[in-house]
Amino acid sequence: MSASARIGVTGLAVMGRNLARNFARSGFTVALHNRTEARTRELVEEFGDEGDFVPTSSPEEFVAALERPRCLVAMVKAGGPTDAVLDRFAGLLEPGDVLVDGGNAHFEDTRRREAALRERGVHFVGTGISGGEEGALLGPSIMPGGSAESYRALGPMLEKIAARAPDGTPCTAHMGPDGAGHFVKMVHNGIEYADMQLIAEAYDLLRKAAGLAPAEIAEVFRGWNRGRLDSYLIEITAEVLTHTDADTGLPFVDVVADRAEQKGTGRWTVQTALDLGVPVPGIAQAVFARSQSGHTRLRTAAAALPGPEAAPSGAARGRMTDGEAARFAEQVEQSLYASKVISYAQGWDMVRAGSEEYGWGIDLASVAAVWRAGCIIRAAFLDRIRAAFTERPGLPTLLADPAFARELGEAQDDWRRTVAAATRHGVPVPGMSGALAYYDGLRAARLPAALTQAQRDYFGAHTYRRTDREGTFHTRWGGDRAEVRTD
Ligand SMILES: NC(=O)C1=CN([C@@H]2O[C@H](COP(=O)(O)OP(=O)(O)OC[C@H]3O[C@@H](n4cnc5c(N)ncnc54)[C@H](OP(=O)(O)O)[C@@H]3O)[C@@H](O)[C@H]2O)C=CC1
Ligand SMILES: O=C(CO)[C@H](O)[C@H](O)COP(=O)(O)O
Repeated sequence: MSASARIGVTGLAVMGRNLARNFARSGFTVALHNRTEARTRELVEEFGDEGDFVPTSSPEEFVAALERPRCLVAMVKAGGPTDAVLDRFAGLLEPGDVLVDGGNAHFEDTRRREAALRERGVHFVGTGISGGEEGALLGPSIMPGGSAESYRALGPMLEKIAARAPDGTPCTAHMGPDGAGHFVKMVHNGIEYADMQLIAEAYDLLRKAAGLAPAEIAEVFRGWNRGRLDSYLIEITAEVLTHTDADTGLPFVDVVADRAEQKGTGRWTVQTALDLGVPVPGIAQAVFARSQSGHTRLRTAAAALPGPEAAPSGAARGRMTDGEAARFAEQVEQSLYASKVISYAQGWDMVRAGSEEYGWGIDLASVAAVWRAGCIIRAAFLDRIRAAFTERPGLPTLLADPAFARELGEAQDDWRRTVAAATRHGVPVPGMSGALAYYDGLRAARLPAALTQAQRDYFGAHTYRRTDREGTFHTRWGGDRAEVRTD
């Protein structure tokens, strides 16, 4: 077979198939490969007229179909399957070739794979790709890592197939070396979890505390989507809430089992945050909320516990009047927006910490820029985050940006009222209340951490620092209670 394809895609399931079509529609000749050949045939039969495809039936044939330097993208199941596929293809590549893993790999795996392939002169590019099935076809947000040299070969193609931000800029950029791309994608997914949890809490409040029906809540979300909460996740929430189950005639949301699943990227974000020492409670609350929802044993055992005024669990308490509901919805909007800003701030702290730890040099403004379109968390306010980090690259936290700080200050009264109302009604809002606690914890002049330190010194002689002078100290708690200096 003569080498005629500019790019190749192996792994032609939901994502790979549409990514291959996107490359072809953008004018690139695309070599195709999939472990199960039927998928390759189906793609060509259904969409062969969309562009130039070179179907192949073995890894050798696939690699032979690629122009040099070869650029191939693997879009296969993360974990073991990715290792198997990369091992298989790496043996067929030559120095200068570019092997892209577009799946949701753990960034530590990507670092390991990149180092191994670098030894052989092959560029390994761990790339985050977000946008789901539709985004892969119409323009995803793409977060490549790997060497700068690999981006020179790959970047122009990625820029062609990526989503476009409202200002026309392609939603892709080189994030940094080795695992930077997959790290950024992991944090994207962590923020996605937090966003979804907050939206779910807003829905739950409007349903159970205000007594609104799903279709009415959809209208509230549509209104929010015309304002500062304008985002893909708010938009699809309204769509989901207006959908009726064909079998039962019930709101679709009422027939879906209330156990949220997860493939693992949110959990990775939290595990990594713990290792890096970055507080990301918004993401952690979202991961735990999913896990709690699926804990049938615990939920069954606790189902009979009394709620406020012994209301039946989950029952709405009657509908608010239209005026009350409208005012309550405004409060919830403030709370949702403020909590969202908090979880995005935590996401950026995480990117900064990862970048510093691994020496990636990730441009924080660029992360916001590539998330403005194509990805699941795309939202109007990402352009403001981009602007904030462009103006002040060293911004210590998004909360220090004057515009966001002002909005949080303006939101806080309604935010507190919302969390109080949730508590009164027995509606769990771990995301919103956790975000408020984070806000109060950061702005507090004094934290009870002082007491924690004293306790640690009491039971374990772990020492403490003082507010009034340098050094580390221990109090002889079991003896004369005199203070001694320990450094
Ligand atoms: N679905 C989504 O919305 C998103 C997915 N991703 C990531 O993109 C990647 C692809 O996702 P998706 O398209 O959903 O597909 P899946 O994660 O379901 O993976 C299916 C693909 O992997 C191949 N595969 C599985 N095991 C092996 C193996 N041992 N050897 C060779 N090939 C194997 C399958 O081949 P075969 O047909 O032979 O079974 C098929 O092509 C994943 O890493 C996922 O995390 C990223 C963003 C969004
Ligand atoms: O990567 C994605 C989007 O960017 C996927 O949608 C994400 O993996 C979904 O994760 P989970 O199944 O854990 O909810």
